[in-house]
Amino acid sequence: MSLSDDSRYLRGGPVAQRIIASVREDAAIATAEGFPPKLISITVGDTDAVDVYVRNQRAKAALAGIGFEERRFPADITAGELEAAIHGLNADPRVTGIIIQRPVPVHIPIKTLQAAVHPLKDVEGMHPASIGNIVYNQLDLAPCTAAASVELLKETGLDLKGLEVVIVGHSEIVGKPIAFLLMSEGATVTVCHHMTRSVAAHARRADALFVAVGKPRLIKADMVKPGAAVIDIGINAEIGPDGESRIVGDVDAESVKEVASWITPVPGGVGPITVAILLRNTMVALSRQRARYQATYGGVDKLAAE
Ligand SMILES: NC(=O)C1=CN([C@@H]2O[C@H](COP(=O)(O)OP(=O)(O)OC[C@H]3O[C@@H](n4cnc5c(N)ncnc54)[C@H](OP(=O)(O)O)[C@@H]3O)[C@@H](O)[C@H]2O)C=CC1
Ligand SMILES: Nc1nc(=O)c2c([nH]1)NC[C@@H]1CN(c3ccc(C(=O)N[C@@H](CCC(=O)O)C(=O)O)cc3)C=[N+]21
Repeated sequence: MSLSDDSRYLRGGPVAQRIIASVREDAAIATAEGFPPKLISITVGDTDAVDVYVRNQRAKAALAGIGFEERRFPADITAGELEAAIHGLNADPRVTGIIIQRPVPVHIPIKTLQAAVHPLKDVEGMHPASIGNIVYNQLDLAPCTAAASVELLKETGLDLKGLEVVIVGHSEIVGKPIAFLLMSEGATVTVCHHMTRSVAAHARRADALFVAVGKPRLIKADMVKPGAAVIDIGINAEIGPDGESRIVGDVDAESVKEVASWITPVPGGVGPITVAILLRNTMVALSRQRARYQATYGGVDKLAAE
């Protein structure tokens, strides 16, 4: 079966387009009302997966009518200098959203940076004060990749209640938030990581398998239950047989697609939806800022008019 007509591929493009079309309408209205959205991306050092992400953020933000700027910092910058830069962006009323690209160099504690972003401008929900929302089933601004992965699983039409889900990878930005989002939907969730005794034994039980590790072809056909849905989140750059650089996921798609009922392609699966949800989150953050502005200054306008 050819890749293009195989219905087992869960494609992210159409879902992303739907989300971006709606964001575009919201952004146009907000801009006309005097609140133009503007997202700032902070990159420290150089990582392939970040480059791909930022390139697509820039392109899709332009499409959606959201202002976008990348601030790149060298890998040897200090945590203090970065915090100062973030405080500057917090104080700038033209900036409505801030995303800190991960990973950052090891000498910089990521949690300190995440905590430096004003919670109202935190478009990934990663501030320590925001991340807890998903524990309380408040899901309107969740980490983008986690939300994107769950969105793609829903495209299968599977009933998430009681579904046996296994997640491989437990990072703060992907694996852990996916677990919370799926628990909110009633799924039964197992989370594997590098200390798990047998990832294969767990993975083989899964009706839905999420993989976010960063290792090409980690998941092979014999680790997948026949009929399962496989959501491949990995973004790895490697040199293909033609000598050109290409992007591959964490799943050996060639073999796994013979066993699974659904599989997400890489590229073209979770990635495009992640970008779309980042833009949607940017609008959610903006509307929270507007609500705060109204609550603080709305009465002043009213008084002045009286
Ligand atoms: N498509 C998208 O939108 C996105 C894609 N990504 C991609 O997803 C991948 C993961 O990203 P991220 O979560 O940030 O990465 P991290 O490196 O932060 O986390 C990787 C996770 O994999 C676990 N792990 C490592 N080796 C194994 C193994 N052999 N078996 C089981 N678990 C293992 C680690 O466990 P431990 O901590 O215990 O070592 C860790 O929890 C990357 O390829 C990244 O580029 C990331 C974000 C968005
Ligand atoms: N704070 C933070 N949040 C993240 O969510 C985050 C991060 N840091 N660091 C890097 C990883 C990686 N990541 C990607 C998202 C979309 C694509 C994407 O658009 N992928 C297209 C690629 C298409 C192309 O090749 O241009 C696709 O898969 O089809 C790629 C990678 C988010 N990450």
